[in-house]
Amino acid sequence: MIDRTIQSTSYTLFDELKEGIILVDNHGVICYFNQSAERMVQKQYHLQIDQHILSIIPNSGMMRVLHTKRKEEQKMFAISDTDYLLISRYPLKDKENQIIGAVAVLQEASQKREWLDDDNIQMLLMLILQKSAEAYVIVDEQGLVIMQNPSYDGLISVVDQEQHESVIKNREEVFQTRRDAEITLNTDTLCLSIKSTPIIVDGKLKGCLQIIKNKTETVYLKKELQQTKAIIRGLEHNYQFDDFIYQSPFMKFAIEQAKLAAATKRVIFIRGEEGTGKFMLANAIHNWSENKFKLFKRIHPKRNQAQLNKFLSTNCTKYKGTIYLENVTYLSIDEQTLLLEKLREFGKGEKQASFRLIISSPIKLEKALIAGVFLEELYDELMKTNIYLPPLSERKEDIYPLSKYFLMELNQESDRWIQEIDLEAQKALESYSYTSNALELKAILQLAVVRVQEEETVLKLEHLFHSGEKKEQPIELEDTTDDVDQPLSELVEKYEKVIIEKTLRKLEGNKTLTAKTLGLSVRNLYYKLDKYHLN
Ligand SMILES: Nc1ncnc2c1ncn2[C@@H]1O[C@H](COP(=O)(O)OP(=O)(O)OP(=O)(O)O)[C@@H](O)[C@H]1O
Repeated sequence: MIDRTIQSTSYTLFDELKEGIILVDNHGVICYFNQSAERMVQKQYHLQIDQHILSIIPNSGMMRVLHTKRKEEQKMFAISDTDYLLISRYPLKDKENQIIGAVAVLQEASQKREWLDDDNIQMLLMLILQKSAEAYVIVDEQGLVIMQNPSYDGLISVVDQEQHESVIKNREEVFQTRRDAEITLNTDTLCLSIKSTPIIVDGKLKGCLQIIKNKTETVYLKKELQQTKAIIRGLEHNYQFDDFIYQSPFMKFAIEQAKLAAATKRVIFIRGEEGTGKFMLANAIHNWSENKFKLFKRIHPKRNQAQLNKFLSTNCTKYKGTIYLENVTYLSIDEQTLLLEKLREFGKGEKQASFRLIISSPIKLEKALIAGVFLEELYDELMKTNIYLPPLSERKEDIYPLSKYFLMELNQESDRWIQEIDLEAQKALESYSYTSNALELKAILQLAVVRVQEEETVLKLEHLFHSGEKKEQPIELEDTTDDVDQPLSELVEKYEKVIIEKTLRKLEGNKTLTAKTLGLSVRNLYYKLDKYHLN
């Protein structure tokens, strides 16, 4: 039994406490509760002396404490969906260490800790400001700095004079307007978001709080996300017009033309050197059109001969979606004749068709015409709706943004952080003469990235074009004197295989540069790689 004398003295004291107190005997019967306890639980429970605690609070932990004889401190106890208490429960023992009851001490969860007085709150706030990763500065109404934290010192030291003035102006704007003012600053490596807020006390402007947030990572992650989405779209053949990176008016014109053409049902012919984005454009046209949920099929005359034959011999009405027929000059004259018939047949019923044909060529059709390997009527038919994708040499302003885009892509692939291309490297990339355009640019950057040290964030001239030095080294062939009894064609093929293999190895597997070094088109190289099983 709980000693009555202690009981009466303690109970009087308990009534003065802000904390709630509930006392149960060793059977769990309530023998005391103070007013604070009654008030704290009244929303949900009605405490009563001489009632068993579980009959009042079914999920009470008091019986557990009586049983385990162990104290439980600061346990959360929900008294409604939104309110909860912090409860500490203590077993009460007599001199022989026998359990005589248990006491629960209830605190409102939001109850202020006693040490949290005004002075300490100020100290706490200062501590938070000092330790915060966000940069803060507080200035008075004259613009004089009252306090700034170490993060602010750190961030402000990376901005140049002009940007520093913008930071000050941002505060001045607050003094003039008494409203929040926000700007974004981009340094070489950082993206900073700066926000100033007026401090108004009793209606008077007393100063300004300026917060600088380092958004570099967020901006980078956003870009990375966009990039990843674009890569996925690329993998899924799901390009959109927005995926094209360009600044040049030529490309702008080409994209506008493509959008217009996509809205019609005409056969579209895309002209442009290797790697200018013909496939990407064809795919974007498909995804822009009403056929976007239907199939997009790519046919290469050499690699997909069977599909080509099937397409040329089947009525267009049997197809749904888009067929992208590339390298049209690879078609024999007979195949061209069939294609021409198809185009004419298609022209008659095009309005009803849920099928679109897009044709492309990296080779100028005029050259094939002059060489007599291309039908003039087919040429005329194709040129009716044609879109020209200019090579990088005709749109040098696209090279830098494209390079940055490819760098981001390569960063992702190789877990790097190369954020910039220095001026010398930019100029070199712009003046380089590309044979496979974006494809080659990407390949050059791919090689360059490998040469950039892990901690470096800027791609420099020294990282580019090392292949030139290597190209001068003669490629050693194996001794083939034993092969003299083989036909010449086989020997030539053997040599060709060795040369391709060695060049490819020297250029670290870069197919575009290998093709350039050997004077082959990338397509042709791929064809030979297939042929010699070098993939
Ligand atoms: N303007 C651009 N913006 C972004 N990526 C581009 C752009 N142009 C080309 N690329 C990229 O360059 C690569 C080559 O493009 P694509 O395959 O469409 O060229 P192509 O003209 O069809 O080449 P080929 O004649 O060899 O078939 C692809 O990875 C493509 O995503």
